[in-house]
Amino acid sequence: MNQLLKGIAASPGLAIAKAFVLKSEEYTPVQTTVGNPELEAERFMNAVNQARAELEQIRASTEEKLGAHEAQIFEGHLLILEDPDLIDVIVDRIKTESVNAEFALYEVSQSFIDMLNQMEDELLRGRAVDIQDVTGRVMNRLRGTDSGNLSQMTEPCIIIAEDLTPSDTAQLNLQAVQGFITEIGSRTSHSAIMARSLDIPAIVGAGAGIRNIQPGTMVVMDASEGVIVVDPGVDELAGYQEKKREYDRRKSVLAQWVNRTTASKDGKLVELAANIGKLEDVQKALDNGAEGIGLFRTEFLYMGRSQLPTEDEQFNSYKYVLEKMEGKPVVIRTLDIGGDKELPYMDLPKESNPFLGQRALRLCLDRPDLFRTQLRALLRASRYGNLKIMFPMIAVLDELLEAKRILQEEKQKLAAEGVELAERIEVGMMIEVPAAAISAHVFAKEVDFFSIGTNDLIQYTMAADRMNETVSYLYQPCHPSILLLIRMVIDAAKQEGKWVGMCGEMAGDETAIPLLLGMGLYEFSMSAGSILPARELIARLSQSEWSGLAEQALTMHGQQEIQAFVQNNKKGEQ
Ligand SMILES: C=C(OP(=O)(O)O)C(=O)O
Ligand SMILES: [Mg+2]
Repeated sequence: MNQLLKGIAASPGLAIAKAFVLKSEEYTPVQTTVGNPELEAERFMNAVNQARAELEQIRASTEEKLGAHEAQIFEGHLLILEDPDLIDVIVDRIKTESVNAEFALYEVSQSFIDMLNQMEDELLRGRAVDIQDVTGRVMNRLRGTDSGNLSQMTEPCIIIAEDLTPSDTAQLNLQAVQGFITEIGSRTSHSAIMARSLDIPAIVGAGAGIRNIQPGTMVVMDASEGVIVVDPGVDELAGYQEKKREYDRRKSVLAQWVNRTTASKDGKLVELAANIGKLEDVQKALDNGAEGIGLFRTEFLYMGRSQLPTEDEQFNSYKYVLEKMEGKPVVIRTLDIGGDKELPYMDLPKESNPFLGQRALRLCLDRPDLFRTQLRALLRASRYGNLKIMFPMIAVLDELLEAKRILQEEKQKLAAEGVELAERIEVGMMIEVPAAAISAHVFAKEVDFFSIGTNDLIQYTMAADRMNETVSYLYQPCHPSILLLIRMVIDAAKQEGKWVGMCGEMAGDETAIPLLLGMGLYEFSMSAGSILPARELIARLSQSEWSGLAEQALTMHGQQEIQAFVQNNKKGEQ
């Protein structure tokens, strides 16, 4: 029966294949009394050892396929099998109560899972999923049931499941599995993250509707849109097959651009960098040919947990990113909390206008303890790569000078402690407040670089909340007022011999790119998926021609006129 379902687009792509329905088996063991508890405990430990061997194998193959960081989750799984609070307690119950191993395993692990599931902290709830995954594996070994069928699939299929555990996802036979759809989950669930790393289409959180999908039914998943078509009609199927061919063709054309430098048709070199928020994003940035990280939004290290990250935790994260980028530039932005990004555990006072309130650097200057911890972690990590430190939300010069003074103090303290630092660390600021754009000539003397944050610059220039749908018509990147501010910033930096980047969404906007290139922007930082299309586009554009065209655009009256002007002139560059 033809049916249309929607879910959360978790990993892009388009797949068409027969459904492979993975039934999650509910199994509650019954309690039995065993005659030889010692032998039963031994049977249990054998199952634990077999599960350990399986996990070792999954860990090794994940490391080979995706890298050490992605494999870390299985190190956590292996540790669960070493945990005396779990394993020893189960053995103890088998021995003292003479119960069967399945029952003891179920009882003890379930009490942990129930307890963790009640926690507020998302991370702890995530740990419940890990325990379920690992103990389920031991249970399979005890019962002689097989969880390995995921790696044994041979026919092309789309997996339909209630949820996929990380180890399920790691075991997928990618020769056969074209994509997966789950009933529950979010974009940030582990299986979604792994799907993006594995580059297979995934739709999660599709709801109970997918339970009706019968094994073997033809399914189309347009994972870029989160759309699922079950049992499509002939014409519909043909339409999607055509769309898939186009998608695959475009993907293979773009893949040729991964290892190229970014240059315009007339040889002007620019840099295409990636915006990241989590450590997992670094691999994706590299896979998409990023020449650097133009914005690491460090606030994500502070979110989804119950307390501030320590200096060492932060140091490890920064070191990881710097090492992974192997000397390519990495711009790390200091904490930008406030506005729409909250940290419940900090108990910050409620503001009636949070986007205009104590946000980002304003908060850091008010809470130097917080700020200094982050700066120390950054400075300590600096020797592992090409670090550039960036301050967000600066409006007036005094803020920048104070931030630089604190940074200098921490540098001196660390040097006095004998900590080795990079010889040179560039210091820059975001231009996202109109006052800073207008005073760029003043700031340019005090920084090594600017990065224009258009997401905020547009909302503050237009007085239109970036989160508010009803005023989204005012959110106009190509409005002359925004373009004029951008040009002022670029010109002011050039006067002082400093470089300018952009890390707002506008940097990846294919209508804005020709104008930005023409105005002399050097670094374009965007979500990883936009890099290759941008590189291909820039290679078709002449920087010198677009310099003149951008001048013309700046004399126009509105965004629509400018967009039409760009489209017309882009056509000539095909
Ligand atoms: C990149 C920016 O910062 P964020 O989106 O994190 O506010 C911006 O404002 O353009
Ligand atoms: Mg911003």
